[in-house]
Amino acid sequence: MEELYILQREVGRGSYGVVFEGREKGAHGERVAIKRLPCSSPECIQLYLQELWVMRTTAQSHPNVIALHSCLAQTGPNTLQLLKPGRLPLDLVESALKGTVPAGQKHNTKSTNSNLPRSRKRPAEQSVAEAIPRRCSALWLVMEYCEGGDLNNYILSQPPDTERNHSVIEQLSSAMAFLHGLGIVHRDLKPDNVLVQLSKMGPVIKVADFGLSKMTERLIEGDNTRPAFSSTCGSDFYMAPEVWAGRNYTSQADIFSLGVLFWAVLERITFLEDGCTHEQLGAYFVRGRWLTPLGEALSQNPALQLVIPMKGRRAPPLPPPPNAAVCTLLLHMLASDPDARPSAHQLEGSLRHALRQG
Ligand SMILES: Nc1ncnc2c1ncn2[C@@H]1O[C@H](COP(=O)(O)OP(=O)(O)OP(=O)(O)O)[C@@H](O)[C@H]1O
Repeated sequence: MEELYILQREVGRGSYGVVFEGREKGAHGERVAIKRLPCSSPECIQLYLQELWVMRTTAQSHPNVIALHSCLAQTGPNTLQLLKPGRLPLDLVESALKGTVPAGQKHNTKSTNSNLPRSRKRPAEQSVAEAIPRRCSALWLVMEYCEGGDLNNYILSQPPDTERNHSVIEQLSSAMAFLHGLGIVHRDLKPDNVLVQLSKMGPVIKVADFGLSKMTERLIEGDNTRPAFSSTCGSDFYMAPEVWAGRNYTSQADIFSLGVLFWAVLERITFLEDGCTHEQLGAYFVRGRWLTPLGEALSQNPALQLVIPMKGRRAPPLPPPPNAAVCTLLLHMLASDPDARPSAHQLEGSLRHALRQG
């Protein structure tokens, strides 16, 4: 690590690993975020490999999708090996496929892959061992740094600003069209997974955290036969009705999550999760004193009429309500029927058009 990057400070911790701020070595070394992911169970290894796979696919080719600079495999207490593009640590792939963690994986052992002394290895074995890192105890993902934090922190730490909100949602719709165009379904879109870089021109939005994402065949525009998934995943307030209902769902579940996010950003709608002290962006349905996630409410009653802009219950400062064209588009994105929602590609055009309606 120290040959390539300098670790500077811890930025935060997620459910799986720790994120550090760092810098590339050299006089003009770029600021980077370095995420250390310990490989302690087959389940988490599978998530890391999915994340790595997607980040390698998107590489650095869209301004609103987080860019991966490199990935390193930790093969000893102080040994990191740069993974070549397209290469994965074989033992991690085995772990994810077999559902087991090889003995010794949970510890940073100094042992090599075989009990044989190096000199007794057959040449072919040796070359494979050198080409593919063995006994990988952690993956280190090096990506672009987002000094603005996540979308919750960014939006809620500043006074409402309609122009900025419009820019945020346009960038998100552009990222979604790009990802779905590549056949990537995110499956966990929410403000915590959207990071922000600060530039003189305003915020630059970066869709991140691809641990739950799935790669499918490229989605062809106009072809409604989208690959379907069944495992329930996502975050309560952002999950689509079909995911709540435990039915098969497609990439259109991402459009619903994006609809919740857009509505919350545009109207600055927030909620407090049990046990949390900080507000989070997210739209919901109000039942008496209870807030029900939109997807849950719609899964119970698909005919439920959402009211956009939202009425009452919110404290200032508030941005002005979205225009009628934007409200109609939000209602389409939040339709109970996934096929009634616009595709990511349609959304990009419709949003641009609706925002221009003044
Ligand atoms: N590229 C980045 N630049 C700046 N900060 C980052 C970057 N990536 C992650 N972070 C911050 O590091 C912290 C941990 O992020 P991480 O992605 O590991 O977990 P999370 O998304 O918060 O939680 P979980 O993984 O449980 O969903 C968060 O505060 C996140 O905003």
